[in-house]
Amino acid sequence: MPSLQFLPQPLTAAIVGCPFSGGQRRTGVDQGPIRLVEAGLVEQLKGLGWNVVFDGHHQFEEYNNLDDAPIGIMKNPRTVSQVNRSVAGVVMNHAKNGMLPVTLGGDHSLAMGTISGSLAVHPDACVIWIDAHADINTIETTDSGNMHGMPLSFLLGIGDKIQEFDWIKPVLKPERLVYIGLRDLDAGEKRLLREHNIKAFSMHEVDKYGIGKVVEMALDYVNPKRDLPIHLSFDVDALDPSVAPSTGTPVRGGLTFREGHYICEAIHETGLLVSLDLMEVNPSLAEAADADKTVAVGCSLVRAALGETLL
Ligand SMILES: NC(=[NH2+])NCCC[C@H](N)C(=O)O
Ligand SMILES: [Mn+2]
Ligand SMILES: [Mn+2]
Repeated sequence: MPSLQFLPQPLTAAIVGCPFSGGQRRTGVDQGPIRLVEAGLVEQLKGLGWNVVFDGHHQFEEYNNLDDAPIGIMKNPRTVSQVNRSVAGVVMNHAKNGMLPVTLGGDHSLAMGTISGSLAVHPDACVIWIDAHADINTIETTDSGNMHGMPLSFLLGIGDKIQEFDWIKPVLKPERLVYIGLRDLDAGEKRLLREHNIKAFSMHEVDKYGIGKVVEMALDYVNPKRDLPIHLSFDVDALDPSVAPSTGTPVRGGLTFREGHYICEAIHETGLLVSLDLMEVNPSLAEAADADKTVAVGCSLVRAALGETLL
């Protein structure tokens, strides 16, 4: 079994299944975690030598009937806030107990919760965000009002403060965040990345340097001494739609199957991973075969991040 520096042996992963879709408008992304678990993810991780704790998907029922008028143009803000507050608590407890939380989305607004929870226990952790999108819109910059495009602004403390989200502390410093895979940013997001000096490796850099060099440069930036814990947030839409077709906001020109897996393998090799998100698998958006393919690639990314090797 690989050794992970920040986690006690025997290594234990806690699966946090989050069937939540309120951060965007397409139904079905709530089925992502259910399908990933049905595909055998728990057994697969056990097969890699992990102890795995999974006691069912979270239900979030108590937040279904909130009176939830838009704030600005943000949709479902109170539901997104309360669901994430509860996810933050769950992730924090798992991390406190020395486990590696693996959060299965669900839409990417869930990173408000996972990163809040993870950084409450590992305050100096860096965040590696793999995505076609920057997910850093604020209430001022969002065009869609979909909160899955906004989690990082809350975690960074950027933008107007919104009382409904005041439980979220600005736990993430811009210099502890790095992106890989970007290719579809809103104009306001490009401005925010520049203003806050946030490091990003878009698909242009992946093409230019190759994925090996890009991951090395990304780690050199957020984790130069290779001594800080890592939270990896992987949006499956970072992959090319030919590899992961069943997702809500696909963008052509994405990471290949191997590039996506290489990122996960390389981060595993650092021994610094403390928590992982796999988000935006939406099995209802494609032909059955394409949905199966997306679920399978989701499982294999998680396995790669948790130590599966090719040899
Ligand atoms: N997690 C995602 N898939 N985010 C897509 C966000 C797309 C767009 N930038 C928006 O804010 O609506
Ligand atoms: Mn995305
Ligand atoms: Mn995303």
